[in-house]
Amino acid sequence: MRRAALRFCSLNKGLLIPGRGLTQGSQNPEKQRVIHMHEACSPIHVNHVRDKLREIVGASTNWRDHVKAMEERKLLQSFLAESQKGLPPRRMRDSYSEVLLPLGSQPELREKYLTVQNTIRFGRILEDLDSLGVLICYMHTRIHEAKMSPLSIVTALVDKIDMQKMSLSPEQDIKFSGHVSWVGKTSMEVKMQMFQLHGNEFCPVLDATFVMVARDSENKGPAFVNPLIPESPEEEELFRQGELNKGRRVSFSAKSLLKMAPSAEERNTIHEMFLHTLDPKTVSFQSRVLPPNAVWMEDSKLKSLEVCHPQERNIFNRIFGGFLMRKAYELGWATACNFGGSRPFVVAVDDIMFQKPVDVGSLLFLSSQVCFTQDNYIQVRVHSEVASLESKEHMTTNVFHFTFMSEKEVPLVFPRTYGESMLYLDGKRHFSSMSVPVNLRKD
Ligand SMILES: CCCCCC(=O)SCCNC(=O)CCNC(=O)[C@H](O)C(C)(C)COP(=O)(O)OP(=O)(O)OC[C@H]1O[C@@H](n2cnc3c(N)ncnc32)[C@H](O)[C@@H]1OP(=O)(O)O
Repeated sequence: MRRAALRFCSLNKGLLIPGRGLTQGSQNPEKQRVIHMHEACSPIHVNHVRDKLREIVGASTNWRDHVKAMEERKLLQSFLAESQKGLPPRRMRDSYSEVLLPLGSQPELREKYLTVQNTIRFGRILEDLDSLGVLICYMHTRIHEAKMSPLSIVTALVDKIDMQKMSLSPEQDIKFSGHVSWVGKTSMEVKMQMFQLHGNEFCPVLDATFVMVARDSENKGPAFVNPLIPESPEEEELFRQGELNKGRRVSFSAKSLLKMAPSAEERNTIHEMFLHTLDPKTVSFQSRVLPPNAVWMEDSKLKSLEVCHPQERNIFNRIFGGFLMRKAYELGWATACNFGGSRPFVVAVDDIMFQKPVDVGSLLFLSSQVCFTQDNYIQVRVHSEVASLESKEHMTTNVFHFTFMSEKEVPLVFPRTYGESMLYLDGKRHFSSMSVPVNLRKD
């Protein structure tokens, strides 16, 4: 059997899952860890993930039945726990799941994932990660005696996605794996990895951390999730990391430029940039000129509009987080491409907050701009807001941050207004928080 010979190679982070025959080769994290696949459970085919989710929540297949399906979900309310203590603790291995995207062995899948440069559409990968993240949370919160879950699990945050490879082949199998790595009262952190087949080894190509939130059967209020018990020093470390991540998110958000003035150093940066744009021929704060090899931030903007059709709905009849990410990513990619003048590669995604659900039928307005650049790197921010067909009122639903790497050095981007200066500093903060992709392998 072909699968029996496959191995995971160079795993940076691994989960010890003795019950499922996965072993780590070394205590030394610098040394390669090898997970032997022959004893592991079969991965789920990527096309079955959403079907499985539909089964778990009892979603309607036909849009016209969605009201009835939601009515049925109301009956599950009685299965919800009144406190977290009332729920059995779970281990990391309980939620561990694998998904196979067999691009190599099933060429008919390729079309959906293909870019014109014969690489993989990253937006599609975002969709798959989103669905897997939700499935993993349903594994963690599974009630064995109930067929359907009373929980509505939604994506609250894409904390971080780090790429370890610039472009992926559409002709080799891909595998995703992941598990819950930390839980709060109603939220769960999920760590996922993506691997691509290289020879007969699955090599890591991406690390992702998402935060999912459990809501009640009707997705109207919060719901408790099972506690998580780490079983080994590695798992304790992951759990501790999850706790630190929560603290880091709170502190990042508390220092947000929407709440606090920039630091002295940041103010200095902005003032220096301002001075750089003053026309030396006039003694005026008003006449501004672009320095050489620079672009005004407002000139980097691209916008798009999506009509949110029922096809893109998730099991709770809201628009799929994965769809929103794909659309935002593709606009962000086009913005970086337009700005840098060459093909950009995504190297990091971070801090995508899903602030508000997007209803089916909404108009989704996406607005993307370059907010910071350095050498070959382009930091892009995509802002999304919705308006219903009836009302013209716009509401922000998400802000996306993408870091791209261009094939050649890119121009500097200059803010003209105070608001743009804040976007610049926010982009710089996001760029600095990225773990530098020094290990990116150029194909
Ligand atoms: C396939 C099935 C569906 C697929 C998934 C999707 O497509 S979902 C579609 C895309 N996503 C969405 O539509 C979600 C839209 N956003 C929302 O509905 C809401 O913002 C939310 C439910 C996520 C959070 O709402 P509130 O902040 O009012 O909720 P509440 O204050 O009760 O917090 C609930 C828990 O979430 C945590 N929490 C809230 N926002 C968070 C964030 N940005 N980052 C980390 N954690 C966060 C809180 O700490 C708390 O955890 P603790 O209690 O542990 O302390």
